Amino acid sequence: MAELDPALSRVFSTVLDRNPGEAEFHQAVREVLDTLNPVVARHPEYAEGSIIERLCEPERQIMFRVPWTDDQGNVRINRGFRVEFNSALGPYKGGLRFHPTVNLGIVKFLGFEQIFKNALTGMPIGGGKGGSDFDPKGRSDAEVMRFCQSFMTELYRHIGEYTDVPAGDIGVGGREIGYLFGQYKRITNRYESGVLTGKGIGWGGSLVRTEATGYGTVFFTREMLATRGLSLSGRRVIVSGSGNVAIYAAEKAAQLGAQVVACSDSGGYVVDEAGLDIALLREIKEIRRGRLTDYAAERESATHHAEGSVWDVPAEIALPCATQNELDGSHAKTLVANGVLAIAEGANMPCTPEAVSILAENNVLFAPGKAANAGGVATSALEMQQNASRDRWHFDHTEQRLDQIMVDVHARCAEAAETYDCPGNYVAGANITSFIQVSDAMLALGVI
Ligand SMILES: NC(=O)C1=CN([C@@H]2O[C@H](COP(=O)(O)OP(=O)(O)OC[C@H]3O[C@@H](n4cnc5c(N)ncnc54)[C@H](O)[C@@H]3O)[C@@H](O)[C@H]2O)C=CC1
Ligand SMILES: O=C(O)CCC(=O)C(=O)O
Repeated sequence: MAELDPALSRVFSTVLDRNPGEAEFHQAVREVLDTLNPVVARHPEYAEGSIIERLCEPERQIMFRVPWTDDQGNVRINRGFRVEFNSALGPYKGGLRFHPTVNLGIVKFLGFEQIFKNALTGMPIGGGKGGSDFDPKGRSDAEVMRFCQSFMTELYRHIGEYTDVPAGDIGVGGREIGYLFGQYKRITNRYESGVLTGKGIGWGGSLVRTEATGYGTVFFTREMLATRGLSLSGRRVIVSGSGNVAIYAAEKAAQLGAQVVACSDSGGYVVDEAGLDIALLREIKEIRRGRLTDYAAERESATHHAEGSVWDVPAEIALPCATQNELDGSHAKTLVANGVLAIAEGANMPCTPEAVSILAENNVLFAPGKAANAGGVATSALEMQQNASRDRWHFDHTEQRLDQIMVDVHARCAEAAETYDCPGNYVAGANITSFIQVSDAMLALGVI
């Protein structure tokens, strides 16, 4: 870790004091502050306006009870969250996560990251995140619907097209967004399409939103490789996770000529030397809601591994697309020993700080999540544009917009890294350029 400038150090101490026990939030804040020494040296106005301290304190944190009834008639209670972190650039925007590990600290880390990610997209969106410790895994559709209806019965009063626009994340896909949108419409008696993104194509959704986060991660990887005269073609790629982000990262990498040979879920990983069969993976994960053991059982070229880690599989490109802190220092050492060239975070903060340092020491191209996975939220903003103009764009047009956005995100990160004397450091570049953009807006809007 870098030695922090005294102004940044004071802010970090305050964050630790005010938010005890929120390890992931501390980690996310520290990772940003670690890159800001040269910025506060050049821009004393940010410290003078207490911008950094304000940025670390959410504008609003909402926590609520979510009661619902399971299929056996038992009343269950979960906890719901929405952290509206920063609205200097636009309405709060960010997904909802339904997973048993969700707590306030997790939602704050995700909401904090979202501020900078959303700024990087160049779209007018602020940062927020929400979710619940509800676990949709193993629940019937009827149970998921009742949970979503109860969740929205509280959340609806806090959101709106101009206020706060949630979307999906882990455990929240098209099915959940449908139930949430239905309940919002019912309670408010408004067909307010722009209140949620990730909607179905037939009722206000955007083509490419489903694919966007994974595709965008691969577009960013393509741009990073190009800075060293390399391409994805013929490269061995491994992906962690097998959910929304992982599936479409694998699909786009394969479309660009890579051989995607492994992916994982919470029960282990599969290796498929013939290249992952994306159609089969989608069918098992998206339709049957099955496991990777099913994939291995149905695909002759695949083997399932319940022990070890997907990061043990030799590859030139690794795309962590599951969850936070899933790739640690020892995994990074293994990847380096196996000759990895580039790592792009499809997930939010999947690499530990130690892993990031090891990759930097070994000159591995590294794209932080707030840059690499920004294509998802950017395409959500494209969905909002289509909703606002009552329009519907073709797949190719929307994908081209996404591709250009990712080219621009990459260029902005690379340029800021150059300007602040750390060429090729995408972590610093992403933090610096987005921090400056948000801070300038906050200064312009006054002390609010
Ligand atoms: N869906 C989106 O548009 C975006 C998602 N992300 C991030 O991408 C990551 C994946 O999200 P999605 O693919 O949307 O979720 P998903 O629910 O579709 O898939 C999550 C995948 O991660 C695995 N996973 C989750 N928790 C795990 C754990 N504790 N240990 C091992 N594996 C675990 C699951 O088995 C599953 O394969 C998350 O970090 C999310 O915040 C980032 C930007 C946008
Ligand atoms: O599409 C969105 O609004 C949010 C996506 C998201 O949650 C993320 O970028 O982590």
